[in-house]
Amino acid sequence: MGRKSAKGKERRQKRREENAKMAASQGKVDAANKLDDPMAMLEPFKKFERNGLSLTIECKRVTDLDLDTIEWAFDMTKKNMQALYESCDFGWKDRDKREEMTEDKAWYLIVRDLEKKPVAFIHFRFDIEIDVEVVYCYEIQLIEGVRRKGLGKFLMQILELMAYKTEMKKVMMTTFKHNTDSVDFFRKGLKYEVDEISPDDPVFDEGYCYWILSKTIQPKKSSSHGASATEGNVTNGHCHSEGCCC
Ligand SMILES: CC(=O)SCCNC(=O)CCNC(=O)[C@H](O)C(C)(C)COP(=O)(O)OP(=O)(O)OC[C@H]1O[C@@H](n2cnc3c(N)ncnc32)[C@H](O)[C@@H]1OP(=O)(O)O
Repeated sequence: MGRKSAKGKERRQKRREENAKMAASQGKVDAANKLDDPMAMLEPFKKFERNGLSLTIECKRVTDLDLDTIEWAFDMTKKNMQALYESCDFGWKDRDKREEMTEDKAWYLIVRDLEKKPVAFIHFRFDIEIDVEVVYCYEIQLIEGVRRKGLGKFLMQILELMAYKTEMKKVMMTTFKHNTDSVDFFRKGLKYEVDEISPDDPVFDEGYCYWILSKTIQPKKSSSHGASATEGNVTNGHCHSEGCCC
């Protein structure tokens, strides 16, 4: 009996700890989602002036984006991705993608040229992924004319910095294995690794057409600042955070 009740106590204690951990993770995600502008902490990253490009970057909730920009983002995603979706069992449905891109939880980085025309975007979310608080990159899409000039890497650096500032543990994304540009970009260019939750079947490797990739974000030395932290570890579009890809 004595032993039995000791075990029960241990289990209750473990459950309490797990619940407390989950509540802390959810608290961080909620705090991040309440920010007015997650890029307010990253002023130097609001401009990209390199390799002949002169661009501005803003961060908005999908609910604050104008309909033209949402439609542009959907059209470009469809143009770039439909064939890739259709060449595996995912398939492509306009309605599903539109719904995913406009769910209230969606945040966007929108990149515009000097005439204010959009040229690239990231759709991301602050979320819990199997008990872990993460920044999940749902979509990164650039028009052809601005590719291979370091812009994609710069935008992912912004996500990594936002993850660091809001105390998310990872930046994650899903990519098709047959999207070689994307695989080379994330795995070779940015050193993302296959995440432990990526479905894996060593016997039938061809069974899954996608990977879930991630990069762990090293936590702040002191974690008492919360999502509103504004400490100055960013200068001239470069950050000095340990976990970032800069
Ligand atoms: C989660 C998802 O959204 S998956 C879908 C990803 N999106 C797409 O496939 C849409 C179409 N493609 C694109 O929008 C862009 O090509 C992206 C986002 C994949 C890459 O963005 P870019 O700005 O072109 O990449 P960037 O110039 O920052 O490249 C950084 C590094 O990644 C690697 N890389 C990027 N693109 C490629 C490529 N096509 N082939 C090989 N390596 C590449 C290189 O190492 C590169 O460094 P280098 O140019 O010094 O050699």
